[in-house]
Order: sequence, then structure tokens, then C-alpha cells
Amino acid sequence: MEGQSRTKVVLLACGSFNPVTNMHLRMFELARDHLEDTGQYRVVKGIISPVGDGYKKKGLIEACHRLEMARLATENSDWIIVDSWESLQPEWVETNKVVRHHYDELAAEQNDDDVDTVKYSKKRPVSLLSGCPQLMLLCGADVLESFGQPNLWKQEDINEIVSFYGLVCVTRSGSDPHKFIQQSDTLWKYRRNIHIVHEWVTNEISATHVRRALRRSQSVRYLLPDTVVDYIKVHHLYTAESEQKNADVVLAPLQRYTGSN
Ligand SMILES: Nc1ncnc2c1ncn2[C@@H]1O[C@H](COP(=O)(O)OP(=O)(O)OP(=O)(O)O)[C@@H](O)[C@H]1O
Ligand SMILES: O=C(O)c1ccc[n+]([C@@H]2O[C@H](COP(=O)([O-])O)[C@@H](O)[C@H]2O)c1
Repeated sequence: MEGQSRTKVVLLACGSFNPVTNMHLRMFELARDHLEDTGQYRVVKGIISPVGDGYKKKGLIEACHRLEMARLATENSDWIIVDSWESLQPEWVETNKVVRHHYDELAAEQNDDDVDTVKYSKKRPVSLLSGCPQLMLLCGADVLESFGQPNLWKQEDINEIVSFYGLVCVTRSGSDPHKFIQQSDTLWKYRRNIHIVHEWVTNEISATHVRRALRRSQSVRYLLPDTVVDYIKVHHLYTAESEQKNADVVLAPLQRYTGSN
């Protein structure tokens, strides 16, 4: 298929990025190769959206640092960018609202004169605006599987993400996204909008492992871009103390059900 007739895609990855690792960056490259290999898509942009401090995850350091590290990590990429909107919101923002925000931005770029129609439209089929790239949420299989965790995600949000936008999911060891989709009626219904990317070179890098190594003064070189390693060192990030942040606080998505904080 000629490049022109392919659907343009923008990939959006939401997460803590605490800190950003080489695997987060690999996830984008793997997803782009996979989608373009189908012959149907042309991936034009990747967006990293670090979660705001209101997410209250244990050990989550300030958004300004996570944002800056993600910026350093992507400075040599010609297609992956970092967006600060989500991380600057005073309260935690549900992922579906982040996806909507970015879709509205893309649609507004496409239709300069019709921004209000786009922003306030309640209808959100991907075909709403012809010429607008399709926005897909990019995640690892652990996030897909978290859709099944009781009281974590709203069913209607999962529905909107997989029906209107689409999902690209990179396998992680210990996960079986195909089985998970098969066992969920919603995900099965929209399985054609869910692209599973198999990572053959299984990579166990996780931000949790990186933070643990840093607390023990072990090297994290080659797990993160050098610029990020240097930034962590200069700012003395990821200590035993920072790992205790939010230790007694309920994760924001769960607060919706427990009413606690
Ligand atoms: N090794 C990996 N393989 C596939 N996906 C990954 C990998 N590491 C992170 N991701 C994905 O990157 C996104 C952002 O992840 P996140 O910031 O939570 O990183 P993490 O390494 O999983 O963090 P933590 O260890 O703190 O849970 C998520 O969609 C996550 O599934
Ligand atoms: O929108 C939701 O209901 C929702 C519920 C749980 C988690 N999320 C998002 O999923 C991402 C998970 O990141 P992490 O680091 O906790 O794996 C993060 O961006 C959260 O905002 C989103």
C-alpha cells in the first residue's frame, strides 16, 4: 500500500515513568515496526505522558523530575516527544480523559477553524474528522491486564479506549495478553482494535528495578539513557526516603471507590 493511503497513527503512552527506562523507548520502536509492518498504518508521532503527582503511587517522585528525565531520554528521537499536560494537572486525570485531550489536540491541529466543535463534541468515533491521525494508547501487557483489577478502571473508559481509539500492547514476561483478551467480553468484542506486539528479546527492565538498584548504589548504566543517569545523580533522586512517598496513601484510581485518600 502506498504511504498516502495508510492511516496515520499517533501513539500515546501513559504511565509513571519513574524514571523513564530504555524499555519505555523500545516499546515505541517495537509498536511502530509492528503497525507499519501490517501495511495499513504510518506512525507519525509518539507521545510520552507522565502521570501527575496526584496519582499517589508509592515512590512516585515529583512530576517535574520525571518530565525532565523523559525529555532528556527523547532528545535524540525524531518522532517521540514528551507532553506535560497530564503531569501538570493538580489532580490525577483518568487515562481516558488524557486520551480525549490528545485526540482533541490532534483534531484541532487538523481543523484550525473548528476547534470548538471538536473540543465540545460528545461523539468520539475515530472517524469523526477525516484526515485526523488515529490516536492509539500504547502500553505494556501489565497495564492491559490491570483492566481486570477490581475497582481500578471504569468499564466505560475501557470501552471507549478500545472501541473508539485503539490499543497497542507490548508483551511482558509473565503476561499473556491473548488469553486475557479471550477471557474478557469487552476486549474480545473489540479485539481488532487491539494490536499485540510480541517482544522476542524479552526485556525485564522495570522502573521498580531501577529504583531499587539506585537505593543500593548499584549501577543503572545501559538500563537508562546516560543523560538520565547523570540527571538522577546530580539531583540525588531515588533514595530510601523517596521510595516511602505515598506509602500510606491510597492510589488515586482506588480512591474513587473507597472515598479515602
Ligand atoms: N519491560 C517492559 N516491557 C513492556 N512494557 C513495559 C516495560 N516496562 C514498562 N512498560 C510499559 O511502559 C508503560 C509505562 O510504565 P511504567 O512507568 O509503569 O513503568 P514500569 O517499568 O512498569 O514501572 P514500575 O516498575 O514502577 O511499575 C506501561 O504501559 C508499562 O506496561
Ligand atoms: O483511568 C483509569 O481509570 C486508570 C486506572 C489505573 C491506572 N491508570 C493509568 O495507568 C498508568 C499506570 O501506570 P503505572 O506506572 O502505575 O503502571 C498511569 O498512567 C495511570 O494514570 C488509569
